[in-house]
Amino acid sequence: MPYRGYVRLNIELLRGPDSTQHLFNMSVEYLREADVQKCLRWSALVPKMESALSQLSDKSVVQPVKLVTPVPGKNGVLLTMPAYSRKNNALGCKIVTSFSGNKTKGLPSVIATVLLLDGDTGKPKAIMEGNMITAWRTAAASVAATKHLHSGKKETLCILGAGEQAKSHAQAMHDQFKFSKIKIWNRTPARAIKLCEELDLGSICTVHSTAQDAASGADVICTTTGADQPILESAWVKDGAHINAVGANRGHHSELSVELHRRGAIVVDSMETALVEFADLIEQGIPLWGDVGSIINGKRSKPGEKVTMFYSLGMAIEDVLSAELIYENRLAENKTKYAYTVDTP
Ligand SMILES: NC(=O)C1=CN([C@@H]2O[C@H](COP(=O)(O)OP(=O)(O)OC[C@H]3O[C@@H](n4cnc5c(N)ncnc54)[C@H](O)[C@@H]3O)[C@@H](O)[C@H]2O)C=CC1
Ligand SMILES: O=C(O)C1=NCCCC1
Repeated sequence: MPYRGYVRLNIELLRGPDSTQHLFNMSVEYLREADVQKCLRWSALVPKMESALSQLSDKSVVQPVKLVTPVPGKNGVLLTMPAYSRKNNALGCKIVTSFSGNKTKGLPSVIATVLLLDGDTGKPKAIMEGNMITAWRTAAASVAATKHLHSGKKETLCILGAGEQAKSHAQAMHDQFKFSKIKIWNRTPARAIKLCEELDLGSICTVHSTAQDAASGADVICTTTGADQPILESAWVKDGAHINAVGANRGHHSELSVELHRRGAIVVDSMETALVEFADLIEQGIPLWGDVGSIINGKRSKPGEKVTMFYSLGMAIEDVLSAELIYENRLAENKTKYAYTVDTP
């Protein structure tokens, strides 16, 4: 009878001196961005994000509002984002920094690390470089929101910004909805041109010199900038359009004009987080419609307003469920790769 087995590769990171090794009897897999990316597929990630948003809405997730540690004088912020899903028994924490001056140093402005833990014991399972996770899970959540909030045409997509989120949003939206036009605007046009080239979608993708030009006529608009002042005005947005507002300048969500906020339905990923992060909007009397998870899980119908806005505040549970998916895919991949057959007499 052939015997089939598999070998799991581990990098032992937490190894103590020999005498105390039993105290550190843990092996943790360290995944670099390239390993992470290999395990990511939009078709698998979008349903995971639908599940994350639905679990947030029905409160089956334990997720404290993210802890924000400003780094004074450096234009930076450190966010600590833990979460636990009862449904998936998935536990973890993302540590992410956002330093707006990093681009001049050749570094990404957002740098993330995700720690995935065993839901039964708290033992670390994997440490993952988290920039791909952040880019992909945010875009997948926007796809999920677009699917549930926008039943209209999905022909013209507008992307404001040309950084990491702009790229993942253009890729995810095109992969899932097959837009026939993608209009990009960025403060620095050269970066928009570069993004267009990287997307490699031929004449579908066009670069625009003003945000107004890029946004006008668009069915879906994704704002993905570090802007701390509005970059999208109500008059540029047609009736029936859907907006995914992703940019967060040091926790302050300010890419959309006040008039736009007043015109449409504001739908969020988490009401608990929104009540903290949107205190200023609420003070101005701008109402929040509720969370997208309540539509995904069938408890509410989508808002009737002509313009819908999904505010992506960034959820730790999205990171944890993505990391769990990557970990499972990785195990399955290793199982196949290292499966061997031993002939027994
Ligand atoms: N909602 C969420 O879950 C997440 C939100 N973010 C936020 O999304 C935004 C983009 O993140 P990344 O793509 O990783 O950053 P990035 O640094 O790669 O790209 C930033 C983009 O914003 C543009 N930009 C910066 N300042 C601007 C201004 N004042 N006016 C107009 N455009 C400006 C830049 O030209 C660039 O295109 C950031 O605000 C970040 O904090 C990032 C990760 C997750
Ligand atoms: O959820 C995240 O991850 C982030 N949210 C806002 C700022 C950068 C990272």
